[in-house]
Amino acid sequence: MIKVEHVSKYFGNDKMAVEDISFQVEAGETLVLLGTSGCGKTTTLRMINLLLTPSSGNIYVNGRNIKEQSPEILRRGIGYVMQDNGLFPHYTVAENIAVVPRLLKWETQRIQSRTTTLLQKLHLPPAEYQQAYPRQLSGGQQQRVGLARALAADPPVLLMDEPFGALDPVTRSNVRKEFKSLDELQKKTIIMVTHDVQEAFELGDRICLLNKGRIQQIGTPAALLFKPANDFVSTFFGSQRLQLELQTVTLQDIWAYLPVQNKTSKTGEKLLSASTSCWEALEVTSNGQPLIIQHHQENKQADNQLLMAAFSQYKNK
Ligand SMILES: Nc1ncnc2c1ncn2[C@@H]1O[C@H](COP(=O)(O)OP(=O)(O)OP(=O)(O)O)[C@@H](O)[C@H]1O
Repeated sequence: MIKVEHVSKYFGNDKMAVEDISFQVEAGETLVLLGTSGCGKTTTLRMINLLLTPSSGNIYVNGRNIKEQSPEILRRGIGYVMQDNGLFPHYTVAENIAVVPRLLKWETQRIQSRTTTLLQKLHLPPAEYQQAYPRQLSGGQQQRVGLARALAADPPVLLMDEPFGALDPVTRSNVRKEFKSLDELQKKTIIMVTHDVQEAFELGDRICLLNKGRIQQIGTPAALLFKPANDFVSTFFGSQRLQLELQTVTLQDIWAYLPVQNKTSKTGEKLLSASTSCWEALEVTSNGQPLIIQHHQENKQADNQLLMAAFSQYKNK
């Protein structure tokens, strides 16, 4: 769906922002560009919708080299969500959402109906919000409108630049969960920029970790944790590593190391599916509550200690 081939970007003659990066994002996949400030994430993202022109290399969207398309036409198929939401302050919420559909000359009724649908899905009751101006909304609400605007014409591709960056940690975590469960996003091909490791692990099917304009590793969250490509990757997660590992490894992964339980759950025991992460399971057992896990008609039992012991065995296998 998106193919980036040996792309470099220099500002002026010698300011290297991105050097020889290549990656591919499949249809329906979410790739997160992760890295510390200045590593080239935003530059990479902005080259894909031609807000910046690569100094060398090629980018293909849906099989077509973007060089061969006009930026305006290209961008109609690519939604773009900015960190500061980029809403027009003198447009109402409804007018902001209608920007691309108007460019596409949709009929008024179709625009209205699409706006209403999106506002409902994003938990902004249309009667209350469609005539409001951005300044009358909270940061989280503005960010939702920014997303609604990017989704309005149902583009197959979505580029998101630190979409939750301006929000406080609690709002950030809530809006992130909402984004994750939004049906409109399920089939989109998404490239998202963040410097927040938690966010990258929560939302990315794969993560592309950058440093100083170069790709260090691209892979699933589990691959970056358990099969780091180099020292930079293995030290990048620092003190967050254990939590990330527990969030990434599921009860199914540690199944072989848990004791069998030949009974169904009884009162006081929580029943979890094997796709639950070890982290979520520990949240249950940390208050002393044992749990039963179900997988392929087999039950296993676990408490805090059993979970951690099985996790250690899995890691050392
Ligand atoms: N217009 C520009 N002119 C000159 N240098 C630039 C320009 N835009 C970005 N750079 C430089 O290119 C490098 C990569 O910047 P970029 O914004 O892509 O990084 P980033 O990883 O997105 O950082 P942040 O997380 O802080 O947004 C940085 O060193 C930056 O200073």
